[in-house]
Amino acid sequence: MESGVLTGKKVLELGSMIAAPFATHILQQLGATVIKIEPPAGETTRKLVRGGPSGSYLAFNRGKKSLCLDLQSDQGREVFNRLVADCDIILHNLSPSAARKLGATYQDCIRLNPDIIFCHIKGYGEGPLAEEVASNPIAEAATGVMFSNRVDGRPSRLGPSYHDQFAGCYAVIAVLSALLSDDPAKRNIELGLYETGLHIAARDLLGVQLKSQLLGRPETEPSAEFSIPGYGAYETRDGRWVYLVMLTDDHWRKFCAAAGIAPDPALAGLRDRRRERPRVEKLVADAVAAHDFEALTAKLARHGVGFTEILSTDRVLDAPQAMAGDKLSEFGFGDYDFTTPDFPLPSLLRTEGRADAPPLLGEDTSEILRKLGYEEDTVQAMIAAGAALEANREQPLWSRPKAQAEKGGSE
Ligand SMILES: CC(C)(COP(=O)(O)OP(=O)(O)OC[C@H]1O[C@@H](n2cnc3c(N)ncnc32)[C@H](O)[C@@H]1OP(=O)(O)O)[C@@H](O)C(=O)NCCC(=O)NCCSC(=O)C(=O)O
Repeated sequence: MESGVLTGKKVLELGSMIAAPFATHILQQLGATVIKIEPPAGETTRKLVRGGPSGSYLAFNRGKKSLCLDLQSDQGREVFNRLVADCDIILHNLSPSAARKLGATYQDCIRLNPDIIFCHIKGYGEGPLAEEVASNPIAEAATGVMFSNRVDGRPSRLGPSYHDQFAGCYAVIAVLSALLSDDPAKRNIELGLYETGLHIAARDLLGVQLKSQLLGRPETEPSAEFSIPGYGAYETRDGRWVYLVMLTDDHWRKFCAAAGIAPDPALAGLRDRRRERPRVEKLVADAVAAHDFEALTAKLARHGVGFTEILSTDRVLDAPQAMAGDKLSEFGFGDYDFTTPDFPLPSLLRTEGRADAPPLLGEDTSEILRKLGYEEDTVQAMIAAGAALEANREQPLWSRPKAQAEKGGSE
């Protein structure tokens, strides 16, 4: 038996990149069956690393079924309409113009299925930009985050696509709300990356209002939490980096005791340490640099100081804390094996198929078409006409680095 609160729910995804695929990934982890409808060329993240799937594809498409369908063909559209009529939830992040062109607007979908939960993650919600496309860094740039995050003076994106992923989480909250509600209006969900970014930025947007009123100028320095002296990255003598929990006066006192810094009443309070920021930063940096990593962290642990080593991504999953409990799944894709973090609430995770791999492009095309009631010769005719595509299992997934390719082996 499958477990998970969404077991039995059928979800259609027309997703690209992260926002919609991440939302349906969470729905899948909660037990739903997700059919990912992809254009003939495949979803964008299938081709981002040496012509093949990227980490985004591998991480957020596990356990989904792939139906490769040309929605710009009449036959493809007919299949899509049947699926819409038969599913519980449709979720996509097409541009508004593509949604209209492909018959994937709310009006299109409720005509076919009056009970459907419809969720469209767009660049922008209601407003003058509602028709525009957008991406994660656009949402960062338009909501203040990027202006504050500078690398060598140049506004820079954060790195991970947090805004896409937050939008995916908000979409899941909206879908679950719709499932809990009898109100049909709750089944028409439209969410913008921009509006997602606005909500995430609320802390900084209120912080600047507070300081403008308090100080009489629009202070745009990092917020109070981020400007706490000693709350940063410091390098040990043997070239490793630590980050300390340094939020309160008690944290400071414990750190000083651990690192051998003599207590100084002039630095006891946060306001004192802020005033003396350069001195505090030097004290902390020197104390950390005077220790090898293992010696320092043993002392920090003994004195109850919160800290972590700042890890490169290739080391993260080796940590005992990551490996403890039920947090990771393993799967194979192509010739490679992967370990991936799961949705972080094990009690809500589906059990059956939890470690399923992501699908090849069109891996489930024929099976889905047959289940929809198409006869075998119709299925083959659709494939021959290019309205639907099946997986090509012979085609290598990635073009390999020359040295590896010369050693031989296939995907
Ligand atoms: C992601 C986008 C910027 C991508 O823009 P576009 O490349 O212009 O995508 P579109 O959605 O318009 O789709 C591109 C074309 O594919 C066509 N299309 C799509 N699916 C199909 C299928 N199954 N069959 C046939 N054709 C298809 C669609 O009609 C369009 O063709 P034509 O109609 O012929 O043009 C936009 O979709 C968007 O703003 N989405 C909402 C916000 C979002 O999620 N952004 C995340 C970006 S990634 C990101 O933030 C990050 O990684 O960082």
